[in-house]
Amino acid sequence: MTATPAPTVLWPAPHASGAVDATVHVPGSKSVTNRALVLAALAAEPGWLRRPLRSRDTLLMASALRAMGVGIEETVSSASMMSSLSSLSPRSGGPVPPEESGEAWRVIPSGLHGPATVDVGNAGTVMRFLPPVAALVDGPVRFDGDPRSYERPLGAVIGALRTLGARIDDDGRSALPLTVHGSGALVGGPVEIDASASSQFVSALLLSAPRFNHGVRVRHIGPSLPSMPHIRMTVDMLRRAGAQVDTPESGGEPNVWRVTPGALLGTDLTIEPDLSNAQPFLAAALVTGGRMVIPDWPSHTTQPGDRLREIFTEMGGSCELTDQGLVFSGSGRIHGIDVDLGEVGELTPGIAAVAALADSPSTLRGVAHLRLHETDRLAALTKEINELGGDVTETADGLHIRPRPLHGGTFHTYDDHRMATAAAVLGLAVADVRIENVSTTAKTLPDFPDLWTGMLGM
Ligand SMILES: O=C(O)C1=C[C@@H](OP(=O)(O)O)[C@@H](O)[C@H](O)C1
Ligand SMILES: C=C(OP(=O)(O)O)C(=O)O
Repeated sequence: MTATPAPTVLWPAPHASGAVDATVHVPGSKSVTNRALVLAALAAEPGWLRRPLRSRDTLLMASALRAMGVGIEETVSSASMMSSLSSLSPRSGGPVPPEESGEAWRVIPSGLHGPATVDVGNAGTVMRFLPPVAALVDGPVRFDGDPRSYERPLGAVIGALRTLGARIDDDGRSALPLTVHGSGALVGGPVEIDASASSQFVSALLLSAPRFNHGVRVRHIGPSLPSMPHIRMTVDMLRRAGAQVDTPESGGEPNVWRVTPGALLGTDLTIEPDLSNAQPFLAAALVTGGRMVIPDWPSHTTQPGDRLREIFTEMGGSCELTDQGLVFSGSGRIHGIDVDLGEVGELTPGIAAVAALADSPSTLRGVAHLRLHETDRLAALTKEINELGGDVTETADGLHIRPRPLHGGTFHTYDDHRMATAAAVLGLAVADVRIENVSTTAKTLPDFPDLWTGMLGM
């Protein structure tokens, strides 16, 4: 029997009646939360994550670590009220009910053991960061996920782990689904990988490496390496947990990262707001000529979203870091931009949306690897903006965007959270934009529809 397809749910994107003037508390960073979970799970003592992001990607990470034997407890409202995270399941859509919104997670490492099953969903961080952890598990760990996860590149991680001593059964696919047959330890040592498809390959090998017998020496041998800030984030968080890491930036060889074996400390870490998820809210100020305050914007950070201060300033806004947070103002004008986004690829959908509303054309470069993200983002942005009357063409490594008067219509999101938030930005300026499956934002920002309508005072 064929299953009846689920009806398409369309969300009428709110149209802005005037300049936005709001303060939005953006939830924690996906990238920091999932690194913190992995490092805490591998530590020699318990640790804390405060203000973690609770979204599909981070709950999948937490569930996976629990399945391998790690204790993760949540404080609901005070340190004395603990509840086991096992009762909280990651969702594929919909907001997390407020009664489940915790403030801190305590991570209690233990001997990692299988058998275990890991659902990676469509989380790049889960599908790349956890196979190295599974190699340290005593027993088999089965990895599976959403259909799109089978298409996302993983071969470099699988190949590297085999070189480092792991046994992996992938039926020759070099992709998901697969089983890592952990033996409780991994030899480690030198390995070469081509990480031009994703920086997460490098981050994955570095994060678990303090626990490999010989640590790791990763040499990237590909033509380019995207998302360098995310690799810096990995290195920075490893060092905060006590690991010794040598990098090209600290005087090491170009394209080589080395992690020395050693015990990781249990840390007490407050997770920064997700600056890439601040993007649609800043864009709202830019598009409506309004003002947006994002509290707790860090003065120093490895998050790529920090580049928005510069990019959105070039596109017509102005910003200031104050005691209240980042104060960002639109001028009423939006300018096109010619920019290489290779370091900050995850910002591309939101920048493309703003660029489609600008007073001059834009060229977004350096992001060919976005074809392998949640969806083929270059194709999806081109098709969906053009269906609203836009004029976008794909290039070999990005997009040309020539602004045109846009009209309403259905904006398909392809299970991609950043397609949905980009569509919401367009909807502020274009009447009758309907967003398909806005609940896909639950991947990293479950409260998005409420935050968005709240921002507009609805
Ligand atoms: O390590 C991380 O947390 C991430 C790295 C980047 O991946 P790619 O290097 O695959 O673009 C980024 O796009 C993704 O959203 C998060
Ligand atoms: C590319 C992204 O996610 P992932 O961690 O699944 O790679 C993203 O969030 O834009």
